[in-house]
Amino acid sequence: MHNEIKEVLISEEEIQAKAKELGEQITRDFDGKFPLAIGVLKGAMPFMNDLLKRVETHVEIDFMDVSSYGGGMESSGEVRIVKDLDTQVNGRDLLIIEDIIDSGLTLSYLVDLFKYRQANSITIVTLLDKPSGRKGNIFADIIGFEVPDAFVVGYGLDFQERYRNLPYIGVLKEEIYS
Ligand SMILES: O=P(O)(O)OC[C@H]1O[C@H](OP(=O)(O)OP(=O)(O)O)[C@H](O)[C@@H]1O
Ligand code: HPA
Ligand SMILES: [Mg+2]
Repeated sequence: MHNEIKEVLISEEEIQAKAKELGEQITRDFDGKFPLAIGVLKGAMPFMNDLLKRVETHVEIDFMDVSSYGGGMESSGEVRIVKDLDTQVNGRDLLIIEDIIDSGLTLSYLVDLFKYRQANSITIVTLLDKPSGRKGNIFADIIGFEVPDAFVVGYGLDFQERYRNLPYIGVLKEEIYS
């Protein structure tokens, strides 16, 4: 699997250090509150796990499974709910946890949905931000790393459902796509 990676963009050590730093920031930002942390499956799973271990205040955890890439490299533009939350969000302070914001369509959809459901506040944390991919006006409040205009895999991010279990973020060799 590792020999299919052309380049490591962000190492395991850099990711772990960033999870600690952002966890400490979230601890400060949500001091005295009881936020609902919402992991956006499947990609956010490893980051959510490492991040929340570094948050030293009470949080409730829930998951939303949405999909718009269908295994490919282009967003279909149509966000599909595969699994909805189990928790009511009205009046709650939400912390949406993402692995990457690319076109921003997934997050725009979720933010609109949670506003409609009358969340008290919405904070977005993403490990990766790819501003070159953006198709609308959506920004994260807390960002781990900015990535260049390349399709990245690893640490939750997949190509055709593979590579999510890499402990780092990398770029695939061209021959894997073709
Ligand atoms: O900003 P966008 O262009 O919407 O892209 C970002 C979203 O796309 C990926 O999820 P995907 O739909 O591939 O589902 P997955 O997490 O199960 O891989 C990723 O995990 C983000 O949720
Ligand atoms: O660069 C990416 N890699 C994997 N999944 C993604 N979903 C949106 N952008 C990406
Ligand atoms: Mg995907």
